[in-house]
Amino acid sequence: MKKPLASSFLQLLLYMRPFRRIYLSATLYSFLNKLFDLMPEILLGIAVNTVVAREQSWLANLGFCDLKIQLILLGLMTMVAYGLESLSEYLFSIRWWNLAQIVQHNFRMQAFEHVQKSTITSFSKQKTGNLLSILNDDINQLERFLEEGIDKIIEVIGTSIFVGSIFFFLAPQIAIFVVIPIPIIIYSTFRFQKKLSPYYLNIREKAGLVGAFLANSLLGLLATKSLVAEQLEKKKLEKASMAYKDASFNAIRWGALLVPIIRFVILSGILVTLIYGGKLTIEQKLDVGVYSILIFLTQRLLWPFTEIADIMINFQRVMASTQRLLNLFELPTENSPDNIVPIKGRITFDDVSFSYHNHTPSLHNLTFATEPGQHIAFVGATGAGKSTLLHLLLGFYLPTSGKIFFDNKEIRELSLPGLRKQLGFVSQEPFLFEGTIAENISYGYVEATPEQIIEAAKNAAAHEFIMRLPEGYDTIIGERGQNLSGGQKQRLAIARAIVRNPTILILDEATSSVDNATELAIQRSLSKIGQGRTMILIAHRLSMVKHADKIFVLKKGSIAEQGTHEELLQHDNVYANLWKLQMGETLTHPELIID
Ligand SMILES: Nc1ncnc2c1ncn2[C@@H]1O[C@H](COP(=O)(O)OP(=O)(O)OP(=O)(O)O)[C@@H](O)[C@H]1O
Repeated sequence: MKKPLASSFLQLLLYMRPFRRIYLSATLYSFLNKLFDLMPEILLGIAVNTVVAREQSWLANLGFCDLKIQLILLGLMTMVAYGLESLSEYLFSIRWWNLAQIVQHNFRMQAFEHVQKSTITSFSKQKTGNLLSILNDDINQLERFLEEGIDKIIEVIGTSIFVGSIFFFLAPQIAIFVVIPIPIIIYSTFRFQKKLSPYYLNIREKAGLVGAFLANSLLGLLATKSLVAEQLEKKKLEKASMAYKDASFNAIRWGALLVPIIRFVILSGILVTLIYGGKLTIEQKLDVGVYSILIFLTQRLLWPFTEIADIMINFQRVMASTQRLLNLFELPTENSPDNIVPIKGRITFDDVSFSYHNHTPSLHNLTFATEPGQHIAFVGATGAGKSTLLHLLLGFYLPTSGKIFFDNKEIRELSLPGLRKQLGFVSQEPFLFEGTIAENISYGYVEATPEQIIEAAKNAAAHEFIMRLPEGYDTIIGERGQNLSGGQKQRLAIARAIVRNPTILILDEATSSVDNATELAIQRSLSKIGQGRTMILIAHRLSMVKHADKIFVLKKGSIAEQGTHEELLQHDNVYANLWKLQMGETLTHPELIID
């Protein structure tokens, strides 16, 4: 969503409101610095006036008639001016730097927190690399702008005001001509920038796409190598990178045109001061000291405007970054009321249907209920909707229609983090974090004691393999657990889910990567851990679910049949045929399980 420049800037100011004392005092010191910065030029003019006019000089008129005293006074004033300029420079610099650090830190934290709280629906529409680029590059742009860019803007504004006032005070007849270029420069710069604005947004978007591609491609490096697709990936990066290069080039081509134009406009102001001011001085209508001040100050007044194009380009870039950041804050977040209600484990699906992003529905009119402590299982072909059902249960997505209840509370009324704290979930592809085995097991449940961690690992049939690792529970498992096998990762994920003693344990194909013996061990532990606890199981291997109190067979998003293992076998329907398939028996109705 595109916002005008001023609105992004205003919103940025609003976000920085808690730090307004810092940015207001930094602005004040920046302005003072620009004022003190002009003093040497004015003192030079006074020096010229002193040596030319001597006893009739301005200083003599102020009562300092002795020439030596006049020179000493000039020296002292110069020292004071430099001292004040240096002091104000120090004061504004530390304030802007301080603000830049605070803002980049706060923005990053707030943006990250917002992304964490955003709904999975809105999050899944974002590309991870693009989010990374916003959280890193765009925030860094803002940091650099506050460190350096903003002072340059103040320099242009401050110098224009101060020098303009001095000009009008000393020589209004020349001031008019020198000031005329300023609105022309500002107007043409703004016109230019308006034109350039979409180009800069385009650059940031293209940079985001490069980031998104890199993140995705590096994550899939193993797949790329195994499929010998390095050249394909290289070509894709080349395309994204070229698009970024072209976007930058387009902006630079137009942006670079502005500086030469501005220089010509500035030249006219300098020429007027030089020639017209010189004529007035020769005709003795202008003091030679004033003429000197004007010559020096014309440069000081107009020269910063050659940088205005760069400043505006930088400003434009930073506002594009700010806009991307602010757009991130508009991602809808999960509704999270504060009421953390303890649940007993009763789950009710009341006529629930769901479709992802308005696609064809993945679940149709599901109605079922479990009692606390019951173990229920969902089986069905790939794509039948089993994982989707769990995603709804975890509140990752809300039903398109119908209602889900935990005990008697509808999921929309519950605090989702509060609910999830009571659920132990093991996903199909468990994600492990950089750190030790123990840290991974207690992840999100820091209060876990070492004994609880070991107990959970034992119940997940993970203790033996952990003890065989060089550092045991302190072994670092590498990024995303890359030092572990698939089955080891699954067992750690099960330990992580059970260590927190969840009211409801949800296992989505949690043993798909372990061998039969380990599965048996896990199954035995689960029947022990599962006592008095609601358990939801999803498994393709029916041996994992046959002890469940109730098995639901999903077919194309609907419940095709339900019952216990024994009941379902008697029906000779989908389940019975799946069972026969897995037992190596002859299928009576293959058409039921093969689409
Ligand atoms: N994020 C998503 N966006 C759009 N469609 C999705 C998404 N996730 C799943 N689907 C679709 O929803 C349907 C059900 O998928 P789901 O992952 O729930 O099946 P499943 O029964 O768990 O399959 P499997 O046994 O292979 O894990 C499928 O048609 C799938 O293409």
